Amino acid sequence: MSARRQRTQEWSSSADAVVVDSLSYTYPSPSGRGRAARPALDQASLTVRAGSITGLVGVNGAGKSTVFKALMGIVEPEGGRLSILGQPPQVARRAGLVGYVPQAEEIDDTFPLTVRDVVSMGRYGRLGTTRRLGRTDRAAVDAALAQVQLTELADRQIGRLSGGQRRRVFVARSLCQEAQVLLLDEPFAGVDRRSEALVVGVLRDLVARGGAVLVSTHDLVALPALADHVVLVHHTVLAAGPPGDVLTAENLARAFGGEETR
Ligand SMILES: Nc1ncnc2c1ncn2[C@@H]1O[C@H](COP(=O)(O)OP(=O)(O)OP(=O)(O)O)[C@@H](O)[C@H]1O
Repeated sequence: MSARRQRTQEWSSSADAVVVDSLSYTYPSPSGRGRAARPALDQASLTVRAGSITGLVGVNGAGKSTVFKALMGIVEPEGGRLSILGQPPQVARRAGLVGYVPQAEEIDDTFPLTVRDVVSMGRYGRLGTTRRLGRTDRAAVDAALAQVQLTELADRQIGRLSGGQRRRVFVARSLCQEAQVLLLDEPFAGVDRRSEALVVGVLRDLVARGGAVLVSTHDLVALPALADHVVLVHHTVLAAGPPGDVLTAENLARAFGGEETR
């Protein structure tokens, strides 16, 4: 597939792209014995529609990252049902249908990889064991780098990038994977407005083609412009729907009024 076609790929699905139904998870206790006193998530349910950006919002420790980790198989849910594009998450992940941009602190930037190396990983699911990129793969990598405006930094080691540039590298990795569903955990934390606008433009382009995006953020001010739907989380889902319906004073007091939980 050419770089040109990659940019214009469309998906026709109109169903719920991601379903999280009654998800519960409690981390191991800090002592290493048993489970923590409080579940990170207790019966949390939400959906992400194809063709839309859904914002996941809540205080530090509300359980947002845990939603992503359950969808990515990093934690094993204790209860509930998850599906991505109508399939069990592990099947969708294996098929390369899901791109994940983890929180900044989970990215190991000491690894001696260049920007191009990391973005190329988005193609690995399509390659044989040699992991040798063909012409189509290289074109997809170039197109993704151009989309996040990192072409000029392609040969730089990721440890020598700013936080915002590093986030864009991981967005590009998901783009060249041609993932239909993007999961982004706080992609805008510590990112300047220009980088943020660039990434939002890329996300808008993806959902305009029928993709689906779940993105966690702390930025309530930017949220109505970013998200078509909002899910307010505090260890469970407090409210979900269009920003105007969800971001009410009452809901925000319930989600943000209490103590931070870590
Ligand atoms: N690896 C871990 N071990 C033990 N407890 C954890 C671990 N990761 C998260 N927790 C706890 O689980 C709860 C939910 O955490 P989670 O990281 O999902 O929240 P979050 O909403 O993503 O927070 P933030 O906005 O700070 O990223 C918190 O109480 C947190 O302390």
